[in-house]
Amino acid sequence: MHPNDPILRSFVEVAPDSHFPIQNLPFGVFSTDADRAPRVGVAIGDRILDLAALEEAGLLAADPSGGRVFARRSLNPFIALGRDAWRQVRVRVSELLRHDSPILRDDPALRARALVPMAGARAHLPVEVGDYTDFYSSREHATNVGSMFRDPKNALLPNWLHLPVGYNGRASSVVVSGTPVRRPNGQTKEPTADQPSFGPSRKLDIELETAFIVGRGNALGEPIPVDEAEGHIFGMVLMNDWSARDIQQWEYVPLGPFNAKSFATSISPWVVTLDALEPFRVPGPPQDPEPLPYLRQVDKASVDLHLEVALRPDGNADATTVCRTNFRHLYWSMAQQLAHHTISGCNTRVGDLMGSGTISGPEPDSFGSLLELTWNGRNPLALAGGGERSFLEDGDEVTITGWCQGDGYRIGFGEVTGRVTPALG
Ligand SMILES: O=C(O)/C=C/C(=O)CC(=O)CC(=O)O
Ligand SMILES: [Ca+2]
Ligand SMILES: [Mg+2]
Repeated sequence: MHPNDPILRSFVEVAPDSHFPIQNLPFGVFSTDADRAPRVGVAIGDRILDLAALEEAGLLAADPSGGRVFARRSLNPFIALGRDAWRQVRVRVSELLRHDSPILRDDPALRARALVPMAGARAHLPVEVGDYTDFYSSREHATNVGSMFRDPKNALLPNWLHLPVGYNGRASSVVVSGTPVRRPNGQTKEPTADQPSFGPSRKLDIELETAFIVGRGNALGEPIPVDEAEGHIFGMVLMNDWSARDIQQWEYVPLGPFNAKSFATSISPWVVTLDALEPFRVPGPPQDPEPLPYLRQVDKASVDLHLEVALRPDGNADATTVCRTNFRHLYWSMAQQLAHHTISGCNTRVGDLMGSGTISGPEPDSFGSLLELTWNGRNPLALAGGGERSFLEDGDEVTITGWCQGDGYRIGFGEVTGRVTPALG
């Protein structure tokens, strides 16, 4: 049976609104108090299936040459085995978790070892990120920021409809969900001030993004054709590209963001494979003007993926959902981003992280940053339990979640969360 078949069910109980039914099987890296060594697992309901334990028990062999790829601190060695191995492992894990498969179900000792409660586990960064690139592929986001930072009459710059604009970010500050985010200090200049000043950012913001993880790199000098690009993608995560708008606005000319976006980029711990997302593929928005031939994509370019952002101030019991949007609004696709990234001959490697760019939709409550939601602080958001926000305050916790809705089940990403801590004094 195909691992995406909606009729599959597991002997592990999975709530209907769980992000991790047997049809998903996302990969991540975790550890526990009982075993502090980070290792590879798959999320199933509210459990983690420990792939290192299965490998050790001789029930799972991903590497044909016998190497251990799951008792490792990142997914990179497993991903490097290639797409056939990813698919074989997904099929095997699906078989082992099925309600009618006795191997694991009827072995209490193995179950106790290999099925770990997610609530008691620690999530680690799932991949070793060699390079991190961030795109700028939402037309609504680019139009909103262009209007605020530059000229509302020419909000989209002349290149925008012809290529997926991007910049090379910092891989060193990519962190896993749950890592606290320290408010950055930096240089800013108010438009009315004569001189720049130094201090904590006063316009700390989020960026709702997804990112894809490169599963097969390309050699230097050998671009990836757009119609082969998805074969180079292992899977997707949620991403919060924390941004200091006041630092950004002063520093970004002409080379783009530098300190404003290099202090933290948070990603969700579970990597959802493109295979699991297959039933939710949809066409992207129409592209006019038609892109140059190297960017023309014929397949369904997008994913029907609901995305939400919630903000919870320190001490508040309730979070406020400040944004509801969908990945399918994104103008440039992942395949187009990767084809464009490599068209110069630039090489990519296993574990490289490629951010979508902030995902904004057409409605005012579907904008993917506070900059847009509050229109640069002019229209603060009302929060549940009182108070309002223009930009983030110390102690605020921001959580992004996302899922594809199937008939009676969800292929979800879990969440990426982070709490703001005060700047260094
Ligand atoms: O329009 C600008 O000057 C910059 C906008 C951004 O903040 C871009 C960015 O980080 C890419 C994105 O997330 O869309
Ligand atoms: Ca960004
Ligand atoms: Mg960042």
